[in-house]
Amino acid sequence: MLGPIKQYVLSGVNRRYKDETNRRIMVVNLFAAVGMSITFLLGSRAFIDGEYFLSTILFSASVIFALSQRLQVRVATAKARTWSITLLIFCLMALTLLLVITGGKDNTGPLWIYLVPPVTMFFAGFIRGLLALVAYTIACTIVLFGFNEADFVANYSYAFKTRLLYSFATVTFLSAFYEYSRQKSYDTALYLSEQFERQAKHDHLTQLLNRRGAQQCLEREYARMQRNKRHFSIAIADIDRFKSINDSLGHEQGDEVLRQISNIFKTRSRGQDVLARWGGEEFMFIFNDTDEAGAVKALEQIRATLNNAPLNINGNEIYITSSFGVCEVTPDIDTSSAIRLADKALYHAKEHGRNLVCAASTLPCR
Ligand SMILES: Nc1nc2c(ncn2[C@@H]2O[C@H](COP(=O)(O)OP(=O)(O)OP(=O)(O)O)[C@@H](O)[C@H]2O)c(=O)[nH]1
Repeated sequence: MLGPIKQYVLSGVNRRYKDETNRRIMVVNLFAAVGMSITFLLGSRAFIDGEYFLSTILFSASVIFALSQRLQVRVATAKARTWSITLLIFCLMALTLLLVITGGKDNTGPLWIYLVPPVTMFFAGFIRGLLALVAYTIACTIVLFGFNEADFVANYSYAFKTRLLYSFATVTFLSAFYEYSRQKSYDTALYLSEQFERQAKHDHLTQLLNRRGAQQCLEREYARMQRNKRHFSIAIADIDRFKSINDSLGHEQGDEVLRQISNIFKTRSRGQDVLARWGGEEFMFIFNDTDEAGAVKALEQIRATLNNAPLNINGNEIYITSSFGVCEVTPDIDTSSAIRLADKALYHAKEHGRNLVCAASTLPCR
């Protein structure tokens, strides 16, 4: 029993949409179902009582509620969802306005107008909801006070009409305030989660991607390589004799060295290449669409730039070098093997004097 209900409520929901959009889709489904059932039941009753005009209106509303729900499910686009919501709000407003005009059963029709502010605010959002509600309030005021003598408008006392509008304005204000706070809290939560997401993937010292961020990039690149068969290369850079820099200048200046080196690496890399802080004084380069020879060429330029550009640490010029190990990722060499081989090549570069770029394919034994 619960299965089909759940299926109905979730129809149109998509994991790719934002949470807010999915919540709206579910509420539209629920609201359309409730609106459709109530108007259908009331329409049937009006029909049995011989009130054919009222029953026609109620049946039409029932059909519009059903159509708006189908629209958002069948045509799964943002435009269709906006149309679906507009149709629902318009139908609700028209129906309740008609109840104010006719008075409904024993002049109780106006009671339904209190449904309008919360529903409109939730579906249309703060600004559009407020505009729609102002237009609706004006329409209600005209209906209540503009046709005092007209036969087609139900007869309400002056006190009832003014209190109806005052209380409606109060509910509108509260609904608007609630929607405004809800939207603000949602925006704040979204901002915070984006910040957390960013922090989880970035290194706070250099602002580069951290190991986790780099690993996600590697997975993406590997999947892309399997799709389009274009290889990419991974390089690991390790600052030479960094321990002695820390020992002589202190840890804080050591951090500044890392920051300046990361800037040099970044500015010397192509826009599409990825640079990450792989660990303490180790950096990773991901050269997409690049074979090992291409990566070696790019790294030679980066190495030479660092070698020739003095860093300015606390007013002193110091020269720092780095060693690099590089390996191409191919269908035969997956990412973790490539990282292991790039590490081996880096070790080889360190052993052979440092300030070198060493390719994994040139290692004596891999
Ligand atoms: N200031 C600073 N130092 C770090 C950071 N992460 C790692 N280190 C230091 O980097 C140094 C790395 O030293 P080693 O691994 O011995 O290597 P090295 O001195 O660079 O020598 P080679 O790699 O052989 O050229 C260690 O002293 C670490 O404490 C960091 O975030 N900031």
